[in-house]
Amino acid sequence: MKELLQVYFILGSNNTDRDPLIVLEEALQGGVTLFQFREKGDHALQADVKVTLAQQMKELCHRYNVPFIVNDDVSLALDIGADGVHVGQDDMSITDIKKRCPEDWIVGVSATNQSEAEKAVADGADYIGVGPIFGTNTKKDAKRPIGLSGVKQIRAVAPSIPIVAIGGIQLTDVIPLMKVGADGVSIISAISQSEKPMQATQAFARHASYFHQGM
Ligand SMILES: Cc1ncc(COP(=O)(O)OP(=O)(O)O)c(N)n1
Ligand SMILES: Cc1nc(C(=O)O)sc1CCOP(=O)(O)O
Ligand SMILES: [Mg+2]
Repeated sequence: MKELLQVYFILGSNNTDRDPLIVLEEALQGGVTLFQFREKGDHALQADVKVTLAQQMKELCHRYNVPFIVNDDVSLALDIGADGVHVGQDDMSITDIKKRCPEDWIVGVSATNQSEAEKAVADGADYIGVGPIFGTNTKKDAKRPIGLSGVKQIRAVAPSIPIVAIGGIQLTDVIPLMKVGADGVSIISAISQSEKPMQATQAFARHASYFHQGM
């Protein structure tokens, strides 16, 4: 699981001015290791159009052997045969998800502090998304940034669970984040708004794998 978190790309239709399928394919060509479909915010696609985009993105990910995760919407994930879901503190509980989902599903949960991380471990989450690390314009209801020290504190109480850091992450943050205990980084705008998503992803992948290989 830790290797899969190295470059965890998240995308919805309103994270880019371009065709999201083209942006996703360029990112996959650059070395995304895990992908999350997150269709929310102003003008988010609804109903059949959302389902169609999710299906197309899943097929694209699978062509590149990258697992496809759905944000929040457990029913959609089950309907289209996704590889897992990511839920936050206000979404469906891990216990309820585990009653409905295939055994091999990847189930991730958000954690902003030590007690949320400890609960995620106790509930059997496969990984935690820790953040926001820095300020972000991408999520309107993001909490207060926790910085590198927040990751360090969470790692201290959850020594083994795979951790992916999220929120305002840029290329130069990758190695410092991994030094304090993250196994990878989750990124929206630094890839989706890049003029060259493939090259941006390649750079993230190089930094993350450099650290995994022991510098
Ligand atoms: C990898 C990862 N980590 C955290 C989040 C945030 O989830 P949540 O708190 O439920 O907020 P929304 O994304 O649903 O707005 C995430 N999506 N992915
Ligand atoms: C989806 C999401 N979740 C966050 C959290 O803190 O849980 S921050 C965030 C947005 C990440 O986008 P960007 O890489 O553009 O900052
Ligand atoms: Mg959520």
